[in-house]
Amino acid sequence: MIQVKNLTKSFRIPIAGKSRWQRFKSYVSGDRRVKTAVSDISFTVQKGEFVGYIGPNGAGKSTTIKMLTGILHPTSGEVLIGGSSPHKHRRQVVRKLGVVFGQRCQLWWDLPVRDSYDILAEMYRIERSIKERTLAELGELLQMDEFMDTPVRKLSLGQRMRADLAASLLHNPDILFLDEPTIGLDIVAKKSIRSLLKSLNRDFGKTILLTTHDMDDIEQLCARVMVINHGQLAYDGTIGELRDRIGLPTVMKVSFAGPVAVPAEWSGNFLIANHQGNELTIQCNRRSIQAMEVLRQLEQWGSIEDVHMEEPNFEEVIHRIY
Ligand SMILES: Nc1ncnc2c1ncn2[C@@H]1O[C@H](COP(=O)(O)OP(=O)(O)OP(=O)(O)O)[C@@H](O)[C@H]1O
Repeated sequence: MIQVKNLTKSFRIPIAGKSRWQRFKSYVSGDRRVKTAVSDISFTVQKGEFVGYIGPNGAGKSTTIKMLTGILHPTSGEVLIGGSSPHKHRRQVVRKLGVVFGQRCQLWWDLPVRDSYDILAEMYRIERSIKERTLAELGELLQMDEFMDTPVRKLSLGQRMRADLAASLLHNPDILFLDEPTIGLDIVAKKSIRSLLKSLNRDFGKTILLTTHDMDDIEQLCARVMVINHGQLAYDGTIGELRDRIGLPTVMKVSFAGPVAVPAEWSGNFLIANHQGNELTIQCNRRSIQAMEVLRQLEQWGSIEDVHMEEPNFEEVIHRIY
């Protein structure tokens, strides 16, 4: 559905001198240096996937999305959306895509929400009856009835994001590119946007590529994650595999029915991080030992009453690869 092959984008930017005079001279002389924002990236996204595209500030995420949507031309490499190039067949591809840039509203600021949809429907040449039906469905799904006649500038951020999502869905695209759709939202609004995105993927079969700095978005929504760093693809796989690869320890808090007979000098392949009363805190790396093996060992030291497992914090895992 989305095929990206050896995609590269370089910008020619003025050489940044130390003084204002140097910068001015470089600006007028046309001296430039090459900044490679995206470097030789390849990946494929299948129909119905929900993929997180993450990386630190300036890593090249937005530049990639702009190339996928045909806004920017690649310096080299190829993008195919449903077999067509967004650069050579822009109109054809645009009909398959819905795009939300969380930091930029695509609706008309002073117009009531409904009027923006009328304009967009004209632009996409959507028949009146189909537009009305789609809007009724989206209104219900995104709970927009209460603000359909309110000017966009008067909407709360959460309402604005829902209205923006509806705008990206009006022409019923198969693919959604979402760049920071939960940015700046409070916890309640974030939760509501996440459950909408989940439903769009699961119930309506939309293929979604999501860019975000919120690791909870990624953990709760994306089966697959791609990490971009300094313009290069640093990881492409599941969150579980990523955790395993980084190798941060899983923490197990184990309560015993009575005293625990821990050997005086324990040097097995898990660590006893804390021993207090009838409780042990264990750190183990699941690449080298399975949780069941740890428990079998612990059973020899006392009668286990309760076990609580904590997987490594995903935010921390990500920091390790950045
Ligand atoms: N039009 C442009 N001209 C020159 N350099 C650019 C341009 N657009 C992006 N860049 C540079 O390319 C690099 C990647 O930028 P990009 O916006 O893709 O990063 P990002 O991962 O989306 O970052 P963020 O998370 O901060 O939005 C940055 O160093 C940026 O300064």
